[in-house]
Amino acid sequence: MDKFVVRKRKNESDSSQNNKKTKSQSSAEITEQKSLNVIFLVNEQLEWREIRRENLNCDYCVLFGKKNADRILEECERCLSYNEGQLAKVQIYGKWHDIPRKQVAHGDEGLAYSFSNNTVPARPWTPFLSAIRDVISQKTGYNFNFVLINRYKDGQDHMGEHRDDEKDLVFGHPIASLSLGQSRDFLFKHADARGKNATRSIETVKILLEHGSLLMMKHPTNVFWYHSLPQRKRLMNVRINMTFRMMVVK
Ligand SMILES: O=C(O)CCC(=O)C(=O)O
Ligand SMILES: [Fe+2]
Repeated sequence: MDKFVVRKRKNESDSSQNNKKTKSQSSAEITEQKSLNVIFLVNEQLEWREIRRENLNCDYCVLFGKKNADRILEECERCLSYNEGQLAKVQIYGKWHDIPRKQVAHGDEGLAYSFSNNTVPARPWTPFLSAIRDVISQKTGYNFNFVLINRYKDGQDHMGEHRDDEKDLVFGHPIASLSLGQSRDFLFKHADARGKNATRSIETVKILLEHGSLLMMKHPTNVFWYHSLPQRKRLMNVRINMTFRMMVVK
């Protein structure tokens, strides 16, 4: 089941390039998920970087050091499966397209996720996913009842500009975004500064999402800013992203 043991252990180093501050952790927590023999070593003193702009409110840290992030990524590749067929399509201007990545959702019973005229039902939590969710809840103080998982096989796979502002999301609740594998740029564009009809000039915010990192997207970011994961054609490695969310229970 979801039982885990938390012990103190010597810290491991991590490979953050994004954080300007140096790491000074002396210890870390181990969360041992016994049934799957997966061990999560979480950096104990997380170095949160605050990313603030007009109505943009995000916090970033490296949650899992490299060894543990590698292990979690391996476990994802071993045990996750993704939606296929109609559940892997989006409708754009009336035409159905395959999404340019793989996707699956897990969550509490009865929850589903709607986007671009598609509704993706949540599969049940697995012990592995609920252990990750619980570590993130412990570290952030927020609960989540749903996770959307996106797998980008390489730099060709991407996600277009959007806001996570669906009605099924509990308004104001943060979204916790865990990244594993290939580091990728993540862009925020202010709604008033997008495309031809831009009414203001506001600089795009670019964040490198590293292996093992956690980005907390907090209110009101998703009201005012669009985000995307653009193509980076020269990147060859897999990236998996999990966005932990709180959905409205009907
Ligand atoms: O892969 C990412 O970092 C983006 C994920 C995202 O924006 C989403 O799932 O809504
Ligand atoms: Fe999103």
